Amino acid sequence: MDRLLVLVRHGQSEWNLKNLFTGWKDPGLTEQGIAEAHKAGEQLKDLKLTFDLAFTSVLSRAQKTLDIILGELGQTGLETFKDQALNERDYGDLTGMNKDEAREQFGEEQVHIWRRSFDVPPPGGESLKMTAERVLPYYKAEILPKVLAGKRTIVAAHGNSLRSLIMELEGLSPEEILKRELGTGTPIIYRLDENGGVISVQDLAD
Ligand SMILES: O=C(O)[C@@H](CO)OP(=O)(O)O
Repeated sequence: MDRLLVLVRHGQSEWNLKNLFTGWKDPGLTEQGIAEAHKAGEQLKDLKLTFDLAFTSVLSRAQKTLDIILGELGQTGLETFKDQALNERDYGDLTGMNKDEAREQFGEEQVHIWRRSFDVPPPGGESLKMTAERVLPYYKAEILPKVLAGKRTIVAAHGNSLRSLIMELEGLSPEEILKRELGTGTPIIYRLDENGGVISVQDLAD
Protein backbone atom coordinates (compact mmCIF):
# COMPACT_ATOMS: atom_id res chain seq x y z
CA MET A 1 0.00 0.00 0.00
CA ASP A 2 1.25 3.47 -0.88
CA ARG A 3 1.16 5.55 2.30
CA LEU A 4 2.00 8.89 0.69
CA LEU A 5 2.22 12.15 2.62
CA VAL A 6 3.39 15.31 0.84
CA LEU A 7 4.05 18.48 2.83
CA VAL A 8 4.38 21.84 1.11
CA ARG A 9 4.96 25.30 2.56
CA HIS A 10 2.98 28.05 0.82
CA GLY A 11 4.65 30.11 -1.92
CA GLN A 12 6.18 33.49 -1.09
CA SER A 13 3.58 35.81 0.48
CA GLU A 14 3.37 39.61 0.31
CA TRP A 15 4.63 39.76 3.87
CA ASN A 16 7.51 37.33 3.25
CA LEU A 17 8.58 39.73 0.51
CA LYS A 18 8.30 42.74 2.83
CA ASN A 19 10.19 40.81 5.55
CA LEU A 20 7.37 41.17 8.10
CA PHE A 21 6.47 38.77 10.91
CA THR A 22 3.31 37.18 9.54
CA GLY A 23 1.90 34.53 11.87
CA TRP A 24 -1.91 34.44 11.72
CA LYS A 25 -2.24 37.49 9.42
CA ASP A 26 -3.54 36.65 6.00
CA PRO A 27 -1.53 38.30 3.18
CA GLY A 28 -1.84 36.88 -0.32
CA LEU A 29 0.83 35.30 -2.51
CA THR A 30 3.23 37.44 -4.56
CA GLU A 31 3.80 36.82 -8.28
CA GLN A 32 6.84 34.81 -7.24
CA GLY A 33 4.75 32.85 -4.74
CA ILE A 34 2.22 31.99 -7.43
CA ALA A 35 5.04 30.87 -9.73
CA GLU A 36 6.52 28.73 -6.93
CA ALA A 37 3.16 27.02 -6.42
CA HIS A 38 2.88 26.27 -10.15
CA LYS A 39 6.41 24.85 -10.09
CA ALA A 40 5.56 22.65 -7.09
CA GLY A 41 2.53 21.30 -8.99
CA GLU A 42 4.66 20.63 -12.07
CA GLN A 43 7.27 18.82 -9.99
CA LEU A 44 4.62 16.56 -8.46
CA LYS A 45 3.10 15.99 -11.89
CA ASP A 46 6.53 15.01 -13.30
CA LEU A 47 6.70 12.41 -10.53
CA LYS A 48 3.22 11.22 -11.57
CA LEU A 49 1.81 11.83 -8.11
CA THR A 50 -1.89 12.39 -7.55
CA PHE A 51 -3.83 12.68 -4.30
CA ASP A 52 -6.98 11.38 -2.64
CA LEU A 53 -7.20 14.07 0.05
CA ALA A 54 -5.79 17.46 0.94
CA PHE A 55 -5.37 19.38 4.19
CA THR A 56 -4.59 23.05 4.63
CA SER A 57 -4.85 25.89 7.15
CA VAL A 58 -7.51 28.61 7.25
CA LEU A 59 -5.01 31.12 5.79
CA SER A 60 -5.30 32.07 2.15
CA ARG A 61 -1.59 31.80 1.23
CA ALA A 62 -1.67 28.06 2.01
CA GLN A 63 -5.10 27.50 0.42
CA LYS A 64 -4.11 29.33 -2.77
CA THR A 65 -0.85 27.36 -3.00
CA LEU A 66 -2.84 24.15 -2.68
CA ASP A 67 -5.38 25.26 -5.34
CA ILE A 68 -2.60 26.04 -7.81
CA ILE A 69 -0.88 22.70 -7.17
CA LEU A 70 -4.14 20.78 -7.59
CA GLY A 71 -4.82 22.73 -10.78
CA GLU A 72 -1.45 21.63 -12.21
CA LEU A 73 -2.32 18.03 -11.31
CA GLY A 74 -5.76 18.24 -12.91
CA GLN A 75 -7.28 17.69 -9.45
CA THR A 76 -9.13 20.96 -8.87
CA GLY A 77 -11.90 20.42 -6.32
CA LEU A 78 -10.19 17.52 -4.54
CA GLU A 79 -11.69 16.86 -1.10
CA THR A 80 -9.91 19.33 1.20
CA PHE A 81 -10.01 19.81 4.97
CA LYS A 82 -9.19 23.32 6.22
CA ASP A 83 -8.27 23.70 9.87
CA GLN A 84 -6.83 26.40 12.07
CA ALA A 85 -4.68 23.72 13.73
CA LEU A 86 -2.41 23.91 10.66
CA ASN A 87 -2.04 27.71 10.79
CA GLU A 88 1.34 29.37 11.04
CA ARG A 89 2.73 29.89 14.54
CA ASP A 90 1.07 32.97 16.10
CA TYR A 91 3.74 35.69 16.28
CA GLY A 92 1.83 37.68 18.92
CA ASP A 93 3.04 41.26 19.40
CA LEU A 94 5.68 40.85 16.68
CA THR A 95 3.02 40.33 13.99
CA GLY A 96 3.36 42.95 11.26
CA MET A 97 6.77 44.15 12.48
CA ASN A 98 9.70 44.25 10.06
CA LYS A 99 12.24 41.56 11.05
CA ASP A 100 15.26 43.89 10.58
CA GLU A 101 13.60 46.65 12.61
CA ALA A 102 12.81 44.11 15.34
CA ARG A 103 16.52 43.19 15.41
CA GLU A 104 17.44 46.88 15.79
CA GLN A 105 14.90 47.35 18.58
CA PHE A 106 15.35 44.11 20.56
CA GLY A 107 18.80 42.90 19.44
CA GLU A 108 19.82 40.15 17.03
CA GLU A 109 20.06 37.45 19.69
CA GLN A 110 16.63 38.09 21.22
CA VAL A 111 14.95 38.06 17.82
CA HIS A 112 16.75 34.84 16.91
CA ILE A 113 15.50 33.27 20.16
CA TRP A 114 11.93 34.32 19.39
CA ARG A 115 12.18 33.01 15.82
CA ARG A 116 14.10 29.80 16.30
CA SER A 117 14.18 28.66 19.93
CA PHE A 118 11.97 25.65 20.66
CA ASP A 119 10.08 26.77 23.74
CA VAL A 120 10.49 30.54 24.13
CA PRO A 121 7.36 32.21 22.74
CA PRO A 122 7.47 35.71 21.25
CA PRO A 123 5.50 38.16 23.48
CA GLY A 124 1.81 37.22 23.29
CA GLY A 125 2.49 34.50 20.69
CA GLU A 126 3.31 30.80 20.30
CA SER A 127 6.66 29.00 20.59
CA LEU A 128 7.39 26.12 18.21
CA LYS A 129 6.54 23.80 21.13
CA MET A 130 3.12 25.43 21.56
CA THR A 131 2.56 25.21 17.80
CA ALA A 132 3.42 21.49 17.89
CA GLU A 133 0.92 21.03 20.73
CA ARG A 134 -1.93 21.91 18.34
CA VAL A 135 -0.46 20.59 15.05
CA LEU A 136 0.44 17.10 16.29
CA PRO A 137 -2.91 16.16 17.89
CA TYR A 138 -4.61 17.23 14.65
CA TYR A 139 -2.10 15.24 12.59
CA LYS A 140 -2.57 12.13 14.73
CA ALA A 141 -6.37 12.34 14.83
CA GLU A 142 -7.18 13.53 11.31
CA ILE A 143 -4.29 13.18 8.88
CA LEU A 144 -2.27 10.11 9.87
CA PRO A 145 -5.21 7.66 10.01
CA LYS A 146 -6.12 8.59 6.43
CA VAL A 147 -2.54 8.16 5.21
CA LEU A 148 -2.35 4.78 6.97
CA ALA A 149 -5.60 3.78 5.25
CA GLY A 150 -3.89 4.37 1.90
CA LYS A 151 -5.29 7.83 1.12
CA ARG A 152 -2.57 9.71 -0.75
CA THR A 153 -2.45 13.00 1.12
CA ILE A 154 -1.05 16.49 0.56
CA VAL A 155 -0.75 19.09 3.33
CA ALA A 156 -0.25 22.74 2.34
CA ALA A 157 0.67 24.80 5.38
CA HIS A 158 3.36 27.05 6.87
CA GLY A 159 7.03 27.19 7.85
CA ASN A 160 6.53 26.60 11.55
CA SER A 161 3.42 24.41 11.55
CA LEU A 162 5.22 22.10 9.11
CA ARG A 163 8.47 22.23 11.07
CA SER A 164 6.67 20.93 14.13
CA LEU A 165 5.26 18.09 12.02
CA ILE A 166 8.64 17.30 10.43
CA MET A 167 10.20 17.21 13.89
CA GLU A 168 7.77 14.45 14.84
CA LEU A 169 8.00 12.54 11.54
CA GLU A 170 11.79 12.56 11.36
CA GLY A 171 12.35 12.25 15.12
CA LEU A 172 14.45 15.43 15.21
CA SER A 173 15.67 17.05 18.42
CA PRO A 174 14.75 20.69 19.17
CA GLU A 175 18.31 21.65 18.14
CA GLU A 176 18.00 19.82 14.81
CA ILE A 177 14.59 21.21 13.84
CA LEU A 178 15.64 24.77 14.62
CA LYS A 179 18.25 24.58 11.86
CA ARG A 180 15.76 23.22 9.35
CA GLU A 181 14.49 25.97 7.04
CA LEU A 182 11.66 25.16 4.63
CA GLY A 183 11.69 26.75 1.22
CA THR A 184 8.49 28.44 0.02
CA GLY A 185 6.53 26.26 -2.39
CA THR A 186 8.86 23.28 -2.02
CA PRO A 187 7.22 19.85 -1.66
CA ILE A 188 8.64 17.24 0.71
CA ILE A 189 7.52 13.70 -0.09
CA TYR A 190 7.22 11.11 2.68
CA ARG A 191 6.36 7.45 2.43
CA LEU A 192 5.26 5.93 5.73
CA ASP A 193 5.19 2.41 7.12
CA GLU A 194 2.09 0.86 8.69
CA ASN A 195 2.90 2.49 12.04
CA GLY A 196 3.41 5.97 10.64
CA GLY A 197 7.22 5.72 10.69
CA VAL A 198 9.09 7.30 7.78
CA ILE A 199 10.32 4.84 5.12
CA SER A 200 11.62 7.51 2.77
CA VAL A 201 11.79 11.27 2.47
CA GLN A 202 12.46 13.29 -0.66
CA ASP A 203 12.81 17.06 -0.37
CA LEU A 204 12.30 18.50 -3.86
CA ALA A 205 14.53 21.43 -2.89
CA ASP A 206 17.59 19.11 -2.92
O1 LIG B 1 6.71 35.47 9.67
C1 LIG B 1 6.33 34.28 9.87
O2 LIG B 1 5.17 34.00 10.21
C2 LIG B 1 7.32 33.15 9.73
C3 LIG B 1 7.28 32.47 8.40
O3 LIG B 1 7.48 33.33 7.33
O4 LIG B 1 8.60 33.68 9.93
P1 LIG B 1 9.84 32.98 10.67
O5 LIG B 1 10.75 32.52 9.57
O6 LIG B 1 10.43 34.10 11.47
O7 LIG B 1 9.35 31.88 11.55
